[in-house]
Amino acid sequence: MSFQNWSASSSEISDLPLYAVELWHEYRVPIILTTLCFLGILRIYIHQTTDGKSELRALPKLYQPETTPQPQDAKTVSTVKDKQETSVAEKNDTKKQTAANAPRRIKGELPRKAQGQKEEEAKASKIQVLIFYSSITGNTEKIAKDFAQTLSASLATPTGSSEAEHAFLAPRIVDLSEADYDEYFITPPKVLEDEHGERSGEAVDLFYLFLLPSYNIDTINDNLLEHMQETHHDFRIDTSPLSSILGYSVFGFGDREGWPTEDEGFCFQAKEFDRWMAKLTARKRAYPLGMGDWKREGLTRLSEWQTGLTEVLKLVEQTGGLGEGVEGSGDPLESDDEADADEDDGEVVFDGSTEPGAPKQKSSGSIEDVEDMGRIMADGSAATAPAPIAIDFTTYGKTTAKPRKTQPLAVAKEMVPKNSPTYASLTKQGYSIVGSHSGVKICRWTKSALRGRGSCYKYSFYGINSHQCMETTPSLSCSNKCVFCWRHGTNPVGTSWRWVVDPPKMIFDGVRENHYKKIKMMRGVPGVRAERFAEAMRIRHCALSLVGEPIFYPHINEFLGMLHKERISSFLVCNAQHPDELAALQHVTQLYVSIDASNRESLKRIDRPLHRDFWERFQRCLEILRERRFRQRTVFRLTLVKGFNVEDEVEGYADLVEKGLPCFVEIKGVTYCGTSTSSSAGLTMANVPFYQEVCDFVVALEKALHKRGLKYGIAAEHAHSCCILLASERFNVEGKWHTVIDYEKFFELLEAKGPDGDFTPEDYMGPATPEWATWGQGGFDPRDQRVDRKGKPIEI
Ligand SMILES: Cc1cc2nc3c(=O)[nH]c(=O)nc-3n(C[C@H](O)[C@H](O)[C@H](O)COP(=O)(O)O)c2cc1C
Ligand code: SF4
Repeated sequence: MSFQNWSASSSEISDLPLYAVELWHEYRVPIILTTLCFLGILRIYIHQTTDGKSELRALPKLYQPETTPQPQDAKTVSTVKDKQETSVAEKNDTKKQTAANAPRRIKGELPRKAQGQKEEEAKASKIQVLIFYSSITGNTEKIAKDFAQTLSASLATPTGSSEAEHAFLAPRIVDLSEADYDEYFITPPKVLEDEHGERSGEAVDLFYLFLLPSYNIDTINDNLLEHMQETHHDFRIDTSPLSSILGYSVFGFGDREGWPTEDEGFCFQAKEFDRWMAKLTARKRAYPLGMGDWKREGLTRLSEWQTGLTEVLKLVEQTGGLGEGVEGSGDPLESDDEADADEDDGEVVFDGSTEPGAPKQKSSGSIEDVEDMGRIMADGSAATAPAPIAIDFTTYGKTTAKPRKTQPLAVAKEMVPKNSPTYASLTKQGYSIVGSHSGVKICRWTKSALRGRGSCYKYSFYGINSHQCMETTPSLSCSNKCVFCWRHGTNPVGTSWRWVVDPPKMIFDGVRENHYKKIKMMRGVPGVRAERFAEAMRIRHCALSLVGEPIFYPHINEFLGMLHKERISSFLVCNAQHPDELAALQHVTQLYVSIDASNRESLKRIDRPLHRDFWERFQRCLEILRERRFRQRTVFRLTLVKGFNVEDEVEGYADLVEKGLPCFVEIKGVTYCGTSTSSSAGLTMANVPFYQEVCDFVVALEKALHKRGLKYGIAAEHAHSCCILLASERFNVEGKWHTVIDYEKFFELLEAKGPDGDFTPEDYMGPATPEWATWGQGGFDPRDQRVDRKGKPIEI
């Protein structure tokens, strides 16, 4: 190009902007419209296949969200990535990754899957139960083979859920001496294999069972335990590589001849296995650890374990998960978690955190036994325990005008409506509210007995298995506001029934269902004994003494009839304020009245009754009890509160015993609840008597009774709960106390003679009180192990 040419074209170029402007003015409308159309088409193309959340089909790099893991998650993510095998695995791993990034939240429940997801997965996978065993002398190998067959048969029974039917593959047994540990305990197979190890590619969920003898010599068990430990601690591997399995359970075999107790090594390796599996599976204990002596009851225990386990497996089949569990479920080690805010048989236990919503204070757990109190007082923890705030109850009006019995109420209200603060508070404290006025709760002794840590005094005195006992009330309302009742801040009160009345059948079915539900929630808790768990699924006793006044409920007799029909014994505690209802009460297995003071002033100060004629009502109840003493097993229950109803009252109590002539007198030291209401009533730890003080009182009372010519003696004691039993000599046969009840005889008599039938307490008197429960022996169940508040064994 020449310079000339260049200049010419240069002048043309200098005119270009002008030309372009002219062009723009002339064609701007079609240009803008065309550009907008183009951009619109481009946008539709980009988004046509995305829902806004998933990856864009076009320009992925530009719009893809950041997925690079944070440095602290690198290990988790790489571990997870290594293990990706199938699309199912990828889905799980993404979940894990999200969980790892999120703050850790510890909940009192077993992890559960969302409902839709459960059903989805239950349909998607087959369930393969693997039965691992080890065997040196051959017993367990044989047992495992038989066990696999019977389990297979019981799992084949349809559950009724058509979608999940036949989800179980035939259980497979795995000899631990031949198993590849890495395969089963680091990267469990996620696809189906045949006997030759060939993989079909079909997705499978695993459930691990272990039949494990213990050996105190070096065996394959030790190798596997070591492998489990190493796996858990290996920083390259997820600490819980078995968390993808559905659940696990262990059954141990041992020999009591050589290793009589667990402390001496009975089934010690099964216990260790159970612990390591809890860690490797991230708390997936599906059923309590079972144990059995192969020479004695081993096979019976195994069969019970299998029955309970089958139920859990069917639950897993239907829901894809292990269901709800109480706090501590699945934990590797036992803790003292039953020492939470729990009452003992409707009575008071130290509790510093009953305030709704208050975080649980470690230092203010309940006192499991009275001996603890001295230490707590000494270390001053009582003084620092936060006092709960009484709840404002809205279930009854503020008016003090009492509706007359005959006066019809316009509209009866519910005693505890679902939307009331009362309901919220009671359910938070662990009560299940049934209907609108009944409650049920697992008492701490039931939990304790399930874990072999001791039963309540009623086992020692009357032969009641705490783990088979249901504590309930058909009336959460009461007509007293006792200073030591730890619930009176949270319970409706009233002098007469003015609420909606629920039918007895509805209450009975509801409390039973909720009781079993709560027991089932204990099955993953470490230390729960498989045989007691199995027994607990049959309620044999009912303590009508939770809170409130059971005889307040207008259909109490029908309710009792339902209990008895199911051969559930009834221990009913009433507050001696409802003589008419007491007079109309039919047979119960044992009938209590609370005797909280020996005179009018003291009773008023302690029980703070709502009835103005409380003393007359009290006296009338004693008369009724006296009349009934040859038809009902009558009991006076004294709760000693130092500074309130102990000092100088021995003679007064002896007078009351003379008046009512009960079959038994139970004397119990109060335990302190630490509520603001009890504090305002002047109650402190100083009002809690030591066991020795209770003993001194009982000795003095016995003497005072003898002075009056009354034939009573100290029959039994349960030092653990600060309780002593005085019994009428009617229950002393040839120098031996017979305080235990023959429950079967009671039901036979009831069936033969009816609820108003003429039979006496002696007619269902049981065998002699066990030696260990008699006065001077302490009364702790020798089958169990006493523990301190931290769950450490205590030598007795
Ligand atoms: C060498 C040996 C050591 C044992 N050590 C214990 C033990 O420490 N604790 C226990 O409860 N049982 C112990 N036992 C009993 C076994 O656990 C029990 O006999 C079991 O049924 C054996 O099962 P197997 O025949 O499948 O090997 C031991 C047995 C043997 C032979
Ligand atoms: S009688 Fe039953 S409810 Fe009462 S403390 Fe004992 S086990 Fe618990």
